[in-house]
Amino acid sequence: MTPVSPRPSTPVIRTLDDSDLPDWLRVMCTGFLRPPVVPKEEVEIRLAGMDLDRAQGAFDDGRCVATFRSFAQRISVPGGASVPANAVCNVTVAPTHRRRGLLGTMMERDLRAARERGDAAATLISAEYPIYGRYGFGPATWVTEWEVETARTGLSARYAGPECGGRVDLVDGAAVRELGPALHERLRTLRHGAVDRGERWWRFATGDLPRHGRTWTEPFYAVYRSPEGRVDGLVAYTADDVWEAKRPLCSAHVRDLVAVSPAAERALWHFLLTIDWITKVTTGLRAPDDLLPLLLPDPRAARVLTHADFLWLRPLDVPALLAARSYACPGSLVLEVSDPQGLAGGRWLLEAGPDGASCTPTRRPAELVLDVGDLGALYLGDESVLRLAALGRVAEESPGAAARAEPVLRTAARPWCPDIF
Ligand SMILES: CC(=O)SCCNC(=O)CCNC(=O)[C@H](O)C(C)(C)COP(=O)(O)OP(=O)(O)OC[C@H]1O[C@@H](n2cnc3c(N)ncnc32)[C@H](O)[C@@H]1OP(=O)(O)O
Repeated sequence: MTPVSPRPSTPVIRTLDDSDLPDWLRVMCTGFLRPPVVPKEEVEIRLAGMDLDRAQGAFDDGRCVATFRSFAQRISVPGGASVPANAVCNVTVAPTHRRRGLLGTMMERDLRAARERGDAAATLISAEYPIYGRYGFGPATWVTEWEVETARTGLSARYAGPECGGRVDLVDGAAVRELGPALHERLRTLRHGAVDRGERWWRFATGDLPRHGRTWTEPFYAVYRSPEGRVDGLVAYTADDVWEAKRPLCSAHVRDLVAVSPAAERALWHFLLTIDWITKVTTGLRAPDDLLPLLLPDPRAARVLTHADFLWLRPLDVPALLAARSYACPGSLVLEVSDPQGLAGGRWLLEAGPDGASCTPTRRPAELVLDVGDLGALYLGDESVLRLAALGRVAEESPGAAARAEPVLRTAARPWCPDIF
């Protein structure tokens, strides 16, 4: 064992080299309450997917006591474009070293580097709501999970094929790795808030790479092909095998359902909800405006299990972000963004239209004044300016500015990020 100094010392924060990884992963697993002994094979797998220059650790007496990592990501924005983002993950501080400012220091360093690199925003999935607002992040997407009682839906097993057109086929993991990436990229041009999935994502999702501390259960996979033969949908689900008094009481759990047309969505949900023996289907984390409940003759068959904030977004380059998205209603707005961390503040003129937008520094008087985190919540069109103004979080410097901004910034479909990272 490394000798330990009897007095508390100030941990040193630095980036990693290969040899730090076993210790670093032990602390991360401890923070996430997973088994802290990480097999060598897992260390190798992690190492192959990590940019060590973007991984930080805090070391006290040579032992790792905190972890933090970021990686390059692309996030889709309203209108179908994508912007470069700094995705933050693996944030843990050992229970022995909490509330001494370690997270704050690592976050500060990482956000500055991302700003210098030219990332438009930082993103993360927040473990707990109160952690990240102080660093300029705002909740930008929400998710809903339903549990559907199949006997109540009013769907009949017979109508799936002919009614939807196209066909549903069972496939294996190798087919998912082949067909999934292009399908998911099509989803990202249709749904804002979706982050890119690299090759490793698909390998983990199909059991081709193991995940430490989790037992792998091979899911069932099915794809939907349109009448023209295009793969427009994909679902991965598991099922349990529960019986009571000779009656099946089995549940299916959706791990991933990607569909790029309403027909594909309808066909895949119909397929899942009419599988023999399955009495309940849990949907996984969907967009809050998912079609699912309204696809059912009886929408009350779908009960909400979870409704919560999901992806948090921290603007780093306001003009690049605002110019990258589209706006359903034309309008011009002068926004003053305050940023206590000094990364993205300023006064900007947004001139927005359905075909594009410009966002430039201006000396015109501000119409709306807001904090950078609230801009993060508004950016993907999910939060309401009027709501934030009512809460006193957006200040109206020009009468009626919040009402004018509302139809400009909101989007008809809600953003959705299906992925945890
Ligand atoms: C993107 C992701 O990876 S999400 C995963 C986040 N990790 C976890 O939830 C694992 C368990 N928790 C932890 O490891 C730690 O408690 C962390 C990482 C959340 C916080 O680390 P710390 O080093 O204790 O944070 P730090 O000391 O820098 O705190 C900064 C401020 O945030 C506050 N804060 C930190 N964590 C929390 C929390 N969970 N709830 C409320 N406030 C919090 C602190 O009170 C402090 O406030 P102050 O500046 O007003 O005093």
